[in-house]
Amino acid sequence: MTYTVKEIFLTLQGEGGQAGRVAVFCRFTGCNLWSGREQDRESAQCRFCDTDFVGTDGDNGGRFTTAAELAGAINSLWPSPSDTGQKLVVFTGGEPLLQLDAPLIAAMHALDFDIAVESNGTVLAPEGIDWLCISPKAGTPLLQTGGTELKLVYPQAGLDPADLAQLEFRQFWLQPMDGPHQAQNLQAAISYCLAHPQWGLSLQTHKLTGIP
Ligand SMILES: C[S@@+](CC[C@H](N)C(=O)[O-])C[C@H]1O[C@@H](n2cnc3c(N)ncnc32)[C@H](O)[C@@H]1O
Ligand SMILES: Nc1nc2[nH]cc(C(=O)O)c2c(=O)[nH]1
Ligand code: SF4
Ligand SMILES: [Mg+2]
Repeated sequence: MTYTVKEIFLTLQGEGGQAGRVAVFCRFTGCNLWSGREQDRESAQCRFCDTDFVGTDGDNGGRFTTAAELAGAINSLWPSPSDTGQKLVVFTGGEPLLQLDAPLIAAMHALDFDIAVESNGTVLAPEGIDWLCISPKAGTPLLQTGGTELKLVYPQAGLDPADLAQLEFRQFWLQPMDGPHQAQNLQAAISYCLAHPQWGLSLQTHKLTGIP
């Protein structure tokens, strides 16, 4: 199949339980919860998105007609010498599970990459993902109810962390919602974690440090 990619870049994972790790990010184009157009934001199922996932015009973006071609583009960004450090790719978007498939998973593993995914949980994940981060969105069907980490953007009206705390994840994170109320959201997330120690605080450290 053809993969449509907004951008591919080397950075540090900014969020969740792998924050600080070097990773190649592959951001797929498109999402099932928002068109990505500002005029559609208020009528979208997910209205707080902080990301441009429209088109193929970002760094190293484009259309890739085979898994091998996309895997090669990702691998080319891993720093050489590649014999030091476990290679890591983070598939995100947009919604990466609309495009990530078995051939691409196999191609990345063949190049010795660990595969991490950032997903909204409305699409079932394929086999073979090494680190699955699910970030549920209020009012949408959560189909993927297990994984490595659950990262809840907080607060979201209609989505209480207590209703997610029994799901099959190894780590539970609250990530303050960025936007006009970021400072209040940060304080609310800290307060919730202090009272409910199953939850930890995930800061978007790439925004704090000014890296992509
Ligand atoms: C842009 S999304 C792409 C992956 C997938 N569509 C998802 O929602 O999980 C990447 C991560 O950023 C989070 N995110 C998006 N907008 C945010 C915001 N305004 N504040 C904090 N986190 C946000 C998402 O919840 C998700 O964990
Ligand atoms: N550095 C960095 N870390 C991230 N973790 C999740 C991101 C995403 O947009 O999915 C992201 C991102 O865009 N940049
Ligand atoms: S589901 Fe993810 S990519 Fe889609 S609009 Fe929401 S935060 Fe953005
Ligand atoms: Mg981001």
